[in-house]
Amino acid sequence: MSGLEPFGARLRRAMDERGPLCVGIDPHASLLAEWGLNDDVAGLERFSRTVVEAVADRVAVLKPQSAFFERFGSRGVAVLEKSVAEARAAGALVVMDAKRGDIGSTMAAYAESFLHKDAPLFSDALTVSPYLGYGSLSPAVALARESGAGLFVLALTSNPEGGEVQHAVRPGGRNVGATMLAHLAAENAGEEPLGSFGAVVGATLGDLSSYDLDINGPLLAPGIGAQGATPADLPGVFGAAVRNVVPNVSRGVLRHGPDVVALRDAAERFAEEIRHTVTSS
Ligand SMILES: O=C(O)c1cc(=O)[nH]c(=O)n1[C@@H]1O[C@H](COP(=O)(O)O)[C@@H](O)[C@H]1O
Repeated sequence: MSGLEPFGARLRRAMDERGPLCVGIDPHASLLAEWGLNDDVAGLERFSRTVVEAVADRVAVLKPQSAFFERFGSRGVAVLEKSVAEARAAGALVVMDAKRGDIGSTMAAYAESFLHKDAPLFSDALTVSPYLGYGSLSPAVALARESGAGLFVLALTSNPEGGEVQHAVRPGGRNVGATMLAHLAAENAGEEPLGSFGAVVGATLGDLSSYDLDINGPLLAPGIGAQGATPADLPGVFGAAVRNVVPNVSRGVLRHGPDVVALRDAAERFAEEIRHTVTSS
């Protein structure tokens, strides 16, 4: 199978050209209501199409949250397929936020669903959970390499509950989150200009200088906006690794809809703040 250029290289170029902002497509029922849309498939489709129209030709990454589409069954998933195709056609990279994770043989099927180049839901990258053991992700790593896709592996998540798993200390003294970062650094070793295997590290977590964030791969940083972090927090959280950070904003942008111009302006304000803090750090 001849794949695309590796995700890390495509992402680095998109970040250089468009800035690193990732806008989430999270059609919460409450947002559909705020936008004056019904909580049904037509409302979902209108919401998703509007976000794509507003920002897919200008931000580096769009991240649809699969859960909000799956809520509507097969017709919701059909909307998701269409949104992925439209976003990619407009030049955005799509990170499918489905947070899959299972035993290896089942993980292989999840990988086929999102990372095989002919899959209806093929995405440039997929969020995955390593909490069945990092090695359980091997089939997804292998298929991503073949397709030129990437993964974002949950390492240190933005939610306050994540610590009970991720801060657990392993024999030898390294905690679980740091162990995931070390696996990713090994995965990305020698890749230029950037590896394709990223970590999810919340922007809400405060000073992370005790972690080695230098994984030669992207760091997807959710938590800006609705969860309380701001672009100004990024250098303090990520230190020198800030240049590899892909900050995600979902509700912080989406609450400005349904007006396309207002959505676009909101994304541009976040993008500008991020550009400013990253380049001046
Ligand atoms: O993988 C993610 O994207 C993710 C990881 C994490 O640690 N925290 C987190 O909030 N997310 C996702 O990022 C988005 C954050 O949305 P907002 O809080 O509305 O900006 C949601 O789609 C979450 O599912």
